[in-house]
Amino acid sequence: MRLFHALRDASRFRSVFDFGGREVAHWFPGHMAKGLKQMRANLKNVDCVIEIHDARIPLSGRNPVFEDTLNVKPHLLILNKMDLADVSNKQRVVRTLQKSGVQNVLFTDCLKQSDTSIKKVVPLVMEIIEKSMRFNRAENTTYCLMVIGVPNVGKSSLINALRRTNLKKGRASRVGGEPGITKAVLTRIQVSERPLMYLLDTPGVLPPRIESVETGMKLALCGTILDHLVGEDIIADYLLYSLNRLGNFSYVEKYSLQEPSDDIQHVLKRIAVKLGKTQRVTAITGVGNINVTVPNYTAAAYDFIRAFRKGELGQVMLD
Ligand SMILES: Nc1nc2c(ncn2[C@@H]2O[C@H](COP(=O)(O)OP(=O)(O)OP(=O)(O)O)[C@@H](O)[C@H]2O)c(=O)[nH]1
Repeated sequence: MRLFHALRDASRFRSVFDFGGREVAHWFPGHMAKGLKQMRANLKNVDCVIEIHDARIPLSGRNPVFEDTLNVKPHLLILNKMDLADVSNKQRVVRTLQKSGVQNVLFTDCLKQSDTSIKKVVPLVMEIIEKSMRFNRAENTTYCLMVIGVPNVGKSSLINALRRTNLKKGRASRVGGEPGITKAVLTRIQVSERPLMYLLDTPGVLPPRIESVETGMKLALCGTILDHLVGEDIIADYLLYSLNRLGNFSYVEKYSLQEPSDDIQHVLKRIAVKLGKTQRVTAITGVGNINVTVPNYTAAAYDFIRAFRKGELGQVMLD
């Protein structure tokens, strides 16, 4: 990162982000009550709940409903997308989670074909279930799991990765329901042969917990809340603020800036020019109309956010 490390703690960057009095109330309009009811109904068949969350925000945005309602079962928290996260301080994250009662944590990358972390899931789940005595289902040698989490954290990818890794099979296919029980309740897919392990085939989508505007912004940055509900412009500004705060100046080289900047308009302008995202507009002046080229700030903001989500701006830890 050239000389920019020297600027890491320079006071030229914002130390707090101005959210401009934004309200988070409408950022997650989902009607989740039905899904939750279904999850609760299915719980009796479940030996272990796998909760999946984004490794870049391990301490914020998880749904508290899990702690209150679903926490009656053995539980594994998978922090996914570790390829995008700065996990150099994994121990801090694990310790903080343990203090809040989350005992079993695993970091994964569901997209990497040969990721060893996915191989650890089934043995770890077995260990967790055995430690908890499997409640009153000790005679049963078939295991059933449920995957839950807020949107877009990789629930479906995890299911597919488990099948790919353990069964050498591709896309998830359904297995038949059991007699006498409605298909909706017991449609399961196999994820392991030995031990025989199934997953309820519909991952439980929970609304995230948006306890503050800052949490909302982190969730938005990670793609958990629809961009347009929050606004691409402010997400891009929060991204710039976060990168500067973390001393991650990879955007400078990527977009050919002279130096790091905390001014989003300036950065977006550079991005627009670099990527050719400019528009010709007609300006009306006192001496006639003239055509001018202006940066397309929205397109630039979108590219900046997309680059971050693809990991092109380096690994980050937002919590
Ligand atoms: N970089 C990276 N991307 C991932 C990983 N796992 C999933 N993704 C991507 O994240 C996006 C969401 O993945 P899904 O598996 O659809 O997530 P989901 O939780 O099932 O999403 P919803 O059904 O919307 O709740 C997709 O673009 C995946 O390719 C990972 O470990 N690393």
